Amino acid sequence: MAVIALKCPDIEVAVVDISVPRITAWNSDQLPIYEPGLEDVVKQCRGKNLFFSTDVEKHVCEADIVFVSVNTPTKTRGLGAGKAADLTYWESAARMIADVSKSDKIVVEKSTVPVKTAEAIEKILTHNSKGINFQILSNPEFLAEGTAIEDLFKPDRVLIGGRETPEGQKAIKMLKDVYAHWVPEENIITTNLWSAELSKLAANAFLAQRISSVNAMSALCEATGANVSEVSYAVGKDTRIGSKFLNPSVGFGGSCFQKDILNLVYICECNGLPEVAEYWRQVIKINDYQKSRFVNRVVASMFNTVSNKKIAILGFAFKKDTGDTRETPAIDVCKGLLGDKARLSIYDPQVTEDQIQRDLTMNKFDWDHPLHLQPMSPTTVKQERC
Ligand SMILES: NC(=O)c1ccc[n+]([C@@H]2O[C@H](COP(=O)([O-])OP(=O)(O)OC[C@H]3O[C@@H](n4cnc5c(N)ncnc54)[C@H](O)[C@@H]3O)[C@@H](O)[C@H]2O)c1
Ligand SMILES: O=c1ccn([C@@H]2O[C@H](COP(=O)(O)OP(=O)(O)O[C@H]3O[C@H](CO)[C@@H](O)[C@H](O)[C@H]3O)[C@@H](O)[C@H]2O)c(=O)[nH]1
Repeated sequence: MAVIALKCPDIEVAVVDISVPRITAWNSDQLPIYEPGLEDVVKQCRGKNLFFSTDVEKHVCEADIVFVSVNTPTKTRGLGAGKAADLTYWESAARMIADVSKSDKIVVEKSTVPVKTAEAIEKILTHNSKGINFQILSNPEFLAEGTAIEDLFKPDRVLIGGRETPEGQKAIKMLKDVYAHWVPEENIITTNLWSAELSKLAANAFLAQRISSVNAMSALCEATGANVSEVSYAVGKDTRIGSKFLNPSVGFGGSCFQKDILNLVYICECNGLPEVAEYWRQVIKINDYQKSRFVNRVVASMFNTVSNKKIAILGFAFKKDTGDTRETPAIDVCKGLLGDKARLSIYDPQVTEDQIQRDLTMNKFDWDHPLHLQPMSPTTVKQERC
């Protein structure tokens, strides 16, 4: 939203959130997340055409376009627990929009949602709509953490899905005009709603699949004496395959890949496609295997026990240039080593000690709960204390 404000000075952007500490931080000198280049963008627009507020209802009521980017974590209980997306936050946002709106609005799905979510949202919005016209668009976000600003400035593509009706097409055009301020027209793709919703899940599944493929290959390399970096380089040189996202690792982490693939698996199951579900589930299984394989190798290399041995862990976030620890493989690795009674010294320039302690005592899937919103980086905390 800050990038929209920067690139479209003629548009007023109000970012609203029910979390008071988050909005307070957005309005302060210490932003609630660390992201290279973000501070610069916010400082250029804040107070001019970019505002942060907890007055959700007022700003939604006044808006012509409402982007909904609420969290859609994996369900922890009930039907589909451990796989399906929890749409509680989305549903409550949609009900609030329906309640407070007094004029026609375009409601944009920015969150990653299951395919066909727009149908349910449409029902909520149009039920008791007081004659108000709501157009739902799907405009999934493809930025990666750590390179968010770069990705938003120069997106490979912007995807907009809408209804194939004259009103739907008009709404698509309005959103397209926003992005056209800085994105070349040929990079703005328009589709129907379901294609846009599904493309986001598909893109994440394809990206994660590449990592699991190279990580699976790394196990075979270790068993045979081949070098996985050399294999990955040689394979990626084939232009049909390409070199990106072929870095072997301890396993992928982050708040998106696992959550979105589990969601895809659940959708396949619900559509009576168990073989397809199993195919994608394997991407997660290899990821879990890679993390435990790594712990086993560390333990095996130290005479089969790390009990009382001091081990330094450098880096705890799920990737560099972020303080985000959601689903970081470091949690599984540390828990595995702690299970064998290792003594760990953990350091990450962007993650606080408190956050690391919390992560190592929390249950899986709890990361996305609003109570455990992303921590401030130690740099931020230090600046705050001064
Ligand atoms: N993090 C990423 O890099 C990324 C990239 C692409 C897509 N996504 C998708 O975007 C969505 C959000 O992800 P996130 O990482 O920003 O999640 P997050 O949990 O960090 O942020 C969600 C915010 O929504 C707020 N919220 C919840 N209900 C609300 C309501 N009714 N009204 C107003 N605010 C409300 C929460 O307080 C929270 O601050 C998810 O669907 C995710 O899959 C995230
Ligand atoms: O070759 C690679 C590339 C990445 N990773 C790991 O994969 C994870 C995810 O990295 P990345 O995809 O760069 O970050 P995310 O912020 O999770 O971004 C992904 O998830 C977002 C949320 O849906 C999407 O918007 C992005 O397009 C998609 O890249 C990290 O643990 C990386 O270390 C590897 O192990 N090997």
